[in-house]
Amino acid sequence: MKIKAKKGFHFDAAHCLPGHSGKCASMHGHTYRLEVVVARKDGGIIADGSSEGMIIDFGDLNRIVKEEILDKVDHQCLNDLFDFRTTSENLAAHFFTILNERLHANDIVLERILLWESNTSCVEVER
Ligand SMILES: Nc1nc2c(c(=O)[nH]1)N=C([C@H](O)[C@H](O)COP(=O)(O)OP(=O)(O)OP(=O)(O)O)CN2
Ligand SMILES: [Zn+2]
Repeated sequence: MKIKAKKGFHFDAAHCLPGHSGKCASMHGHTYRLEVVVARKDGGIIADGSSEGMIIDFGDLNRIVKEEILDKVDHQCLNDLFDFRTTSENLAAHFFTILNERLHANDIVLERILLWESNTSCVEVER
């Protein structure tokens, strides 16, 4: 058995896709939903202490995602922050890399993230 935990987050941001043949070339905004799926390196759960029975305390996961991603992108223009084209694919891959490094140091494996640009459009990055 391998057990995983998932937590969802939101942030609001503006962006545009220069050179896009459709409406996305113009500046516009999204309320992005970010979903983060994690497991422990040993595939199990913490055996004792304050976090007994947990993969990671959701409060700790919340703090890490906030520090590493949300505080940097919420209510920002993504094109001002990143030198890559701000597609959901590029954003999700970038967020995966950042979060993976931080969680790895805490004995956590980042299994998957999903970045929802709208209610109908989502990109998934798996390890
Ligand atoms: N593969 C991708 N396609 C598109 C991206 C992207 O990041 N990856 N981005 C855009 C634009 O940012 C646009 O804002 C989103 O387009 P779309 O999903 O078509 O937005 P709508 O709200 O109009 O879609 P509905 O079908 O009405 O939900 C474009 N493509
Ligand atoms: Zn967009």
